[in-house]
Amino acid sequence: MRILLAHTSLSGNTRDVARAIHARCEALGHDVTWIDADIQNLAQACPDGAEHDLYILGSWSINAGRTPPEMKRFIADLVEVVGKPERVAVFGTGETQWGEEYYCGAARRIAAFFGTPYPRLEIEQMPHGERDALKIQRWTDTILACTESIPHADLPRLHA
Ligand SMILES: Cc1cc2nc3c(=O)[nH]c(=O)nc-3n(C[C@H](O)[C@H](O)[C@H](O)COP(=O)(O)O)c2cc1C
Repeated sequence: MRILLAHTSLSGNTRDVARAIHARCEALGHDVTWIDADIQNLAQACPDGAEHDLYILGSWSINAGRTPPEMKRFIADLVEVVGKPERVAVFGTGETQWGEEYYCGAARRIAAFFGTPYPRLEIEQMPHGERDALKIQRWTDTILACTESIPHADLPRLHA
């Protein structure tokens, strides 16, 4: 599959999770467009068109569980170009010390915005050890399996 993997990260936690997801997708033979939304916009990253089979979006959370402006801007660009895709999987990092109700609030908000049926992945701060590595790997495998099980009738016909 062609997968778009976009993230925002202030201090590197979300980028670490994104890297692990990226590595797993590539190890399973998928073609991943990697986007650091803090420094790249959609047009720069996808000059030949933004349609992908699966969109994976990852964000840290700011200010009472809100979405950082860089990810908001990226999502606005994405929706303008491809609409609200059905196949959006969301992950995030956060800290429970900001309040349980705000924990990973950006990931929750983004998932709600897209109305995604995929499970969310939430990691406290940075991925720690074998337990989080396994959690990220299992989540990645789950969203890939979900995507492959959705009928592909409306997938873009850009590739075989
Ligand atoms: C100003 C500020 C506000 C934050 N607010 C929240 C919050 O509301 N909810 C949350 O889960 N984490 C919050 N955090 C914690 C970060 O989301 C968390 O440390 C995250 O892992 C940072 O990811 P990054 O290293 O990719 O930037 C906040 C951090 C900062 C600096």
